[in-house]
Amino acid sequence: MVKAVVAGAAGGIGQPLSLLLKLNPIVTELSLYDVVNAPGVAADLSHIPTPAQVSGFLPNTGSQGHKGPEEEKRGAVNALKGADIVVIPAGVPRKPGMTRDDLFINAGICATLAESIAEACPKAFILVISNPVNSTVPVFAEVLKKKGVFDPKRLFGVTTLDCLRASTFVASVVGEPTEASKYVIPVVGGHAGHTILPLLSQAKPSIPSSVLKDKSKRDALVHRIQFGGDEVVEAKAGTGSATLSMAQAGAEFADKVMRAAFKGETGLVAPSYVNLEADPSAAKTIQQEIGKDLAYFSVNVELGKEGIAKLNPVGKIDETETALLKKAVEDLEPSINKGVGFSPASKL
Ligand SMILES: NC(=O)c1ccc[n+]([C@@H]2O[C@H](COP(=O)([O-])OP(=O)(O)OC[C@H]3O[C@@H](n4cnc5c(N)ncnc54)[C@H](O)[C@@H]3O)[C@@H](O)[C@H]2O)c1
Ligand SMILES: O=C(O)C[C@H](O)C(=O)O
Repeated sequence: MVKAVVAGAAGGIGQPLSLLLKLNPIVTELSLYDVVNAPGVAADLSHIPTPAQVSGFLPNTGSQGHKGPEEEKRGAVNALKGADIVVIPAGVPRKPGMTRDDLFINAGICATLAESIAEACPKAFILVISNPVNSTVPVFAEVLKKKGVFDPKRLFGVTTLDCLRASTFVASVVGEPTEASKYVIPVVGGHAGHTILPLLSQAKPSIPSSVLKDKSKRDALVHRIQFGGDEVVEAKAGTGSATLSMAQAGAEFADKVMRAAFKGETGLVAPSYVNLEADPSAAKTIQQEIGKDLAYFSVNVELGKEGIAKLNPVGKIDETETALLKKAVEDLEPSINKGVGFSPASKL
């Protein structure tokens, strides 16, 4: 039995992500939480004949049909109770002209959700989508630490959308747009602008040297992967950011985490933005590679029964990537510090 929770389930990402999790046969219980409309989304999804039993929760109510004084106050905790995996797309998205850092207003939402998780499901795998991921993941970690339940092996910043974009854009540049899914490109660093570092030299299958050695083609490709989010923000013209591609990315990553943890599948590897303490010996190697003792970085993660089984080093990178890595580390450090230093208004 696997209980999955989506926090922010009524939103642009939350709804299609909840649909994709409802379609995932590993999930037997799907609990949807949002400050608006979660019971409506739950009622809708509940008519699909797949194993997951769906319920929806608001902050001031329990599950639909089970309202009571205690549940009035404890919607989030009720939604989260006993969860095995919590996927979090709660919070405000960007509008044109904003950076992800401008979304630091989401830190408070994240801290409150982290408190509820600490109480309701401290062992759950936590997949953070809410931006700015470079800071919100440290916010989650700090709250969980204060509550004495932090396990770095179970906390993931979801960076899968950067990998999906890398596959799609690389396939397009090499003239194989219909073959996008065959390109696997590790994307390391973080999830914002220059912190997004696609390792094109490690692509599988490899990218032809006619692209890799052509500076303008390569720079344009890297730029498109780093700033792909802006394309969607601008195209949506003030109505939000990537939702459907993000839902697919979140569902893909959640599926891998669940297959490794609950189905015992081995060999599942995916990049994710994590606290490097998840694998202390690998942390030292990674910090040496990146030239800085950052506590958080996105690397290829080997998934297992307990979440993170192993962190893979960045590995061999070329000269272009070495320069990009320097910039990524420079930009990442203040975002991490901002998340670590965040003080929630509420008393923890
Ligand atoms: N990690 C990534 O790659 C990635 C990709 C796309 C978007 N995002 C981020 O995901 C977040 C959500 O984006 P969206 O387009 O779905 O936004 P949205 O506004 O459509 O949906 C957000 C949902 O969160 C809910 N919410 C607000 N406060 C909440 C709380 N305290 N508890 C529970 N739910 C709450 C809202 O009611 C809303 O339904 C944004 O921060 C966005 O920047 C991240
Ligand atoms: O660009 C955004 O603000 C949303 C998300 O982080 C993305 O990469 O699409």
